[in-house]
Amino acid sequence: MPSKQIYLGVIGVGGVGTSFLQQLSKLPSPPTLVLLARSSQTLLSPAPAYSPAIPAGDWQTASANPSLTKSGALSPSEIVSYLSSAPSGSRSVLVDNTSDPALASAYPQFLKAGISVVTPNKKGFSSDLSLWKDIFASAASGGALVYHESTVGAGLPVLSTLRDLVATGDQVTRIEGVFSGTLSFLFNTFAPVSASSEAKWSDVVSQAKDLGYTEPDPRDDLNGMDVARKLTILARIVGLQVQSPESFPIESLIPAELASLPGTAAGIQEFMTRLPEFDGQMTALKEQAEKAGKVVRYVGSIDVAKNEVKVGLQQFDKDSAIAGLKGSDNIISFYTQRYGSNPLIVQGAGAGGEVTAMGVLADLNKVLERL
Ligand SMILES: NC(=O)C1=CN([C@@H]2O[C@H](COP(=O)(O)OP(=O)(O)OC[C@H]3O[C@@H](n4cnc5c(N)ncnc54)[C@H](OP(=O)(O)O)[C@@H]3O)[C@@H](O)[C@H]2O)C=CC1
Ligand SMILES: N[C@@H](CC=O)C(=O)O
Ligand code: NA
Repeated sequence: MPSKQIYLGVIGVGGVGTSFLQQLSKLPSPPTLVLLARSSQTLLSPAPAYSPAIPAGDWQTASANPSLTKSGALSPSEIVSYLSSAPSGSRSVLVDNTSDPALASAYPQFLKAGISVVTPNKKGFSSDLSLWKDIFASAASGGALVYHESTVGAGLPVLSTLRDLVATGDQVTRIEGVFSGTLSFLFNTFAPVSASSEAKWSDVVSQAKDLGYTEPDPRDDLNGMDVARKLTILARIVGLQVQSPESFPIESLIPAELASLPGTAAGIQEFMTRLPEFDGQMTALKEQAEKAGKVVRYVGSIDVAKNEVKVGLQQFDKDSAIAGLKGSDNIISFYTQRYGSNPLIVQGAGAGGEVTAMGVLADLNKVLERL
């Protein structure tokens, strides 16, 4: 653990953020939590002393503490300014547990100011290639660290594995598998291999949302964009210059009639209310696969030599590893020169607050060790 004083700002107290705060509070020597924010409220340890620290267990206990400064939402620049004014000799870390693109596009500001960033938010790493480059260049120039393991496969060691393969000089030729916890759960429940299921597609979507597997807007899972973002991140780590997740075709499972609903809370609500009208479309896809003795699953792949990324539905034999996945499991196969025809495989839960927070906290521990 570090000898330097480390100050921590945490943004987001939803499914992942809540589990993260609980896990953080159980660390033997946690960093000092000085900023905790949700969409419209911020708690701060009064500067310049940065004391008292915010109790880490949960938002309710923290927000009831009368010694903390309370305000509305702060802009990213205000958060940078607060965290970078920490006493000299100390370091600061931002943990972003939101899916906010505006906060993600401010990571370069944080990193240039020497504030390390740890996050499960995919937006910074899977939007324009220029932001990806800016993030890593800013980390280098600010002497800060950036870790984002939970952006792919939640807490599963996917990015660390891929970075190790690349850093040790292996040639990654292909990456393929199931990259969405939500879509894995949906198809494993709606079209299981072992028994027939009467479950309605829309009911299983509601279940996935209630279990905390979906993105804050579940349409980001159903439209394939979440998988496309993950593949964009993996492709960039192997060195492909993917400009954005829109650079390749993405198969959407959103009924055309619901495609133009607004991206607001009311839009999400209307989408969930009207989805049952379209259950027949997904039942038809399932029955088509059944007639061929197969099951349908949502998969992705990267062919490195061909510079080709694919995201969409595919039919699988019932005895295949992908067809037999359970729950929200992801399975990610890395084909490389060293591993030959038997890929290195990472498999396990790919969504959910606890497993995602574990990936975030493990990243934070790495930052604490390395700062
Ligand atoms: N859920 C999962 O299984 C996984 C999630 N992730 C990623 O983790 C992140 C969080 O997901 P999850 O916890 O499920 O999402 P939730 O919707 O449950 O929580 C989001 C949190 O972020 C807060 N928030 C949103 N925008 C802002 C903002 N601009 N400023 C401050 N706070 C903000 C919300 O505030 P408020 O409480 O006020 O609404 C809420 O507390 C996402 O990026 C997601 O992609 C990654 C892997 C797996
Ligand atoms: N919504 C995502 C969460 C993890 O990234 C998924 O279902 O995989
Ligand atoms: Na991961």
